[in-house]
Amino acid sequence: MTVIGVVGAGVMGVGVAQNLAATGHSVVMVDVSEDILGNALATVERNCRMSRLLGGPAIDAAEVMDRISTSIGPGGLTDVDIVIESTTENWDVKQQVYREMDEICPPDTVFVVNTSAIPITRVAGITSRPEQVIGVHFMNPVPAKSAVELIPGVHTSPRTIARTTALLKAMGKKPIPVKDSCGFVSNRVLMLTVNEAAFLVHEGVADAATVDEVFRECFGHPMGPLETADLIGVDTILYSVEVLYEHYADSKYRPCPLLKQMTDAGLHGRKAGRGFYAYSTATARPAVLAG
Ligand SMILES: NC(=O)c1ccc[n+]([C@@H]2O[C@H](COP(=O)([O-])OP(=O)(O)OC[C@H]3O[C@@H](n4cnc5c(N)ncnc54)[C@H](O)[C@@H]3O)[C@@H](O)[C@H]2O)c1
Repeated sequence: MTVIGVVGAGVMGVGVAQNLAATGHSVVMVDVSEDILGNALATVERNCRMSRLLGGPAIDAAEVMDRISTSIGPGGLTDVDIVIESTTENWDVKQQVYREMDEICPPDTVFVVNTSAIPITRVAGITSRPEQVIGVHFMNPVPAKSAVELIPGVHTSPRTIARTTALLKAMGKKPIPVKDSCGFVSNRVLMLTVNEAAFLVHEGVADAATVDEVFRECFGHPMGPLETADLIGVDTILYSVEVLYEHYADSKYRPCPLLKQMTDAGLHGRKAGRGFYAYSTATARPAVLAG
């Protein structure tokens, strides 16, 4: 039976694990603590139970939960066919994780890198299996989004592309192939927009609600850039902009100081209950905090 490892049980790992289990796959979810894994399981279960209410398909929560096991650390990855890695957007963290996975996973295991910006070839280069490393930029929330960016690295083999494409299709995703480049297509554009939106608030040009209102009301976007930042994670936005800034050595990616301050303050967006807006399960619309 195909077993998929999901390493990192945060915003993206939870969505990936839920999507995989809901489409019949056995999943081993890995993170660094029992608390994080417990919260992740509780979130998957709650999302499954709420799915119908939120306009999604009816999901049998018990069946989904039966397909997900957990492991503190990479010890549970000894028998996985594919790993979808979704750890923090930080090169030191990812390097350590790939070294451990390379040691413990079977030689045939494919490593799928879920990153906002880090080049796939850079990740592949620290493993002993660069031909089995491929990027998939999942969109958030994973179960609700129908397409992903598929990013082969310089050495990725046709077999790895075929195995990954088959898994994505089984998950209900349309892969859109793009070349390997820091930030890929989506985040070369999106991260600049969100960073610049944060500068508007930082400089006092407009508050967060006004910035978002302009994008929703004038452009017809379903969400403004700062609501999007809270959904993605303000810390993840900062780390991604830092990756772009370092990679391209281009000042157009200089990170907004407000993103740094909010990250230091733990105002990480929805997952923390506060970001540019405050969230409570009781209120449908968030209250403005930053700006
Ligand atoms: N949030 C988004 O909307 C989004 C969208 C696409 C891609 N991404 C990318 O996906 C990845 C994960 O993002 P996220 O938003 O889920 O981040 P997150 O901060 O919500 O979760 C990251 C998880 O990784 C875990 N982790 C850290 N070190 C680990 C280790 N050594 N072993 C196992 N787990 C470890 C953390 O404990 C945490 O649970 C990042 O690379 C990010 O850039 C995020």
